[in-house]
Amino acid sequence: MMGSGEWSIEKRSSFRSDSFSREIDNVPETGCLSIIVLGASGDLAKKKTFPALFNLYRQGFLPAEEVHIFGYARTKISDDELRNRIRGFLVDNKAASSKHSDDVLKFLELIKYVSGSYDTEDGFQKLDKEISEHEISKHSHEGSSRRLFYLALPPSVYPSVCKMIRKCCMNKSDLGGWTRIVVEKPFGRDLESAEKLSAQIGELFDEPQIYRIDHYLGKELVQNLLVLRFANRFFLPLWNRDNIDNVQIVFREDFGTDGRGGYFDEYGIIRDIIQNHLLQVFCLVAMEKPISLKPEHIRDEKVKVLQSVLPIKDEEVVLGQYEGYRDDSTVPDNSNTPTFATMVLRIHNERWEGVPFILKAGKALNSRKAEIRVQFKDVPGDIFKCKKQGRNEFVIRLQPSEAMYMKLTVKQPGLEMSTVQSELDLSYRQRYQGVVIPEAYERLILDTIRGDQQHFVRRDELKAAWEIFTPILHRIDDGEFKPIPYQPGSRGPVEADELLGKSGYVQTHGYIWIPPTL
Ligand SMILES: NC(=O)C1=CN([C@@H]2O[C@H](COP(=O)(O)OP(=O)(O)OC[C@H]3O[C@@H](n4cnc5c(N)ncnc54)[C@H](OP(=O)(O)O)[C@@H]3O)[C@@H](O)[C@H]2O)C=CC1
Ligand SMILES: O=C1O[C@H](COP(=O)(O)O)[C@@H](O)[C@H](O)[C@H]1O
Repeated sequence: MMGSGEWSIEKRSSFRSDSFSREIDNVPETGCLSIIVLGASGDLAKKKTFPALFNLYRQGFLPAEEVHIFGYARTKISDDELRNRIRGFLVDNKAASSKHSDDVLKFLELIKYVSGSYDTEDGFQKLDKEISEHEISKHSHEGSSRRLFYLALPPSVYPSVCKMIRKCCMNKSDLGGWTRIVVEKPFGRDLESAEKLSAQIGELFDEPQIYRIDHYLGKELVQNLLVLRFANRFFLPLWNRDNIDNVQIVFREDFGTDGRGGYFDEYGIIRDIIQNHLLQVFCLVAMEKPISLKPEHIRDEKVKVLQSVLPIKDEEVVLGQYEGYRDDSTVPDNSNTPTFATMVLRIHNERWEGVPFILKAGKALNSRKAEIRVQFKDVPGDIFKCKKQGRNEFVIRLQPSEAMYMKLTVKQPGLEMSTVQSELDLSYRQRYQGVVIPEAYERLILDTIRGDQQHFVRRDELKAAWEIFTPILHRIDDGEFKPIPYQPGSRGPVEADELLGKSGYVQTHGYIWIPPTL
């Protein structure tokens, strides 16, 4: 670091190696591609799915000669009405340029809307007809076209929608083309319902056709976890119970349920964030090294670590509900749904026995961030008496301002021999200036087109995930476990910080990492 907060950035060539790029067996396909967004009138479609498709289009991944996009939902609107609904979400930092608005117009022209129900054939037959007409117009040979169905819908309609796709909209024969479906989380409400849903969908589609999306797996720093852990000698010998005292995986939002109270109240923070997003991050932090980067090898390791998680203990759970949550008219006055949870997962294996993994997620807190915090044990026989300043911590900031930094003890610069906490800092905005980090959905949708399931959740992985949380979820649903009220804009219930302390986390006093500015 240079004086007055300036950072010196070494300009080095990229170290990206082609051999890392894709270790999958799929050969890239070309030919007519239809992307069908079901639930096109909804929140996710407008905020995430269409903007991600637009970004892929803008970067040349969805060439207009090959691609057509269909929106499908019950709402009766025209093509133009759908286009107008999503137009405002297709802006980014390049919005000012006329090239960008030109791209927006051309992209919107690719979109067609079909209205129909989710459980009767006529709407899906109409959809199939539209897709087929598009395929014919692109001179696609029957069977060689690709059809990607993105279910931006509540899981309750997945079975009927999948049945209709299977019955009316499949790629006609297998001549190099495919039909794939993308399903959103939460996939089920508990072990039983998720297994039922998996069985229903499994009867209609083979596992390689099903992409269970968890958008945290598309975040840059989540994708970096395997590289970090297994491509760096630094970490290999330290990543275990001998050196690591505790691990925190934290998600905080500084806003409440914001108009999604009806949806949220049915699920709660554990089903909304912890059982999927945080647990996926947990897998990547805790799993053993896969034998290769093939999706099945990675997912095998994730399943193993999930199956090694011990039952969650009551005394290692703190639930909260922010004050004012029930003011939402769509939330029942007596709702027992947690908007905050801290819970400790313990892994029964050789690497992690005794190390608490503290998963914390909350809405309406004092900040918005997601991070992984790996705290190391104290140095034995400390001759500098610096324990009180803090322990070594390795922090991976997933968002905002992607970064990883290592908190460590150094000599305080100057004549005295005293110690101080400092950091080794890799802040992406400084180190990778000018590099645009893709949105998670953008990356994952591209994977579905390429047939790469590495960053998607496999059926047995999902089952293992629900096995961990179902007992506690049932007790919350039955009102046996009550959330503690907390002030919006706070850190959540104080009991959660107490649990953190009991689990072994030692706060560094008088030190806070300030992201460097350019
Ligand atoms: N919104 C978000 O930020 C995120 C959402 N998700 C997941 O994505 C999926 C879609 O979410 P989101 O877009 O917010 O959901 P919405 O509530 O906006 O629903 C999407 C569309 O589905 C149709 N729909 C809504 N409720 C029902 C119902 N009970 N029965 C049949 N159709 C219904 C509506 O279309 P119409 O009436 O026109 O048919 C609606 O426009 C969900 O599984 C959600 O958990 C995941 C991550 C983030
Ligand atoms: O899946 C969900 O994620 C968002 C948070 O996503 P992020 O990428 O902004 O961290 C959360 O707000 C929402 O409740 C949940 O359904």
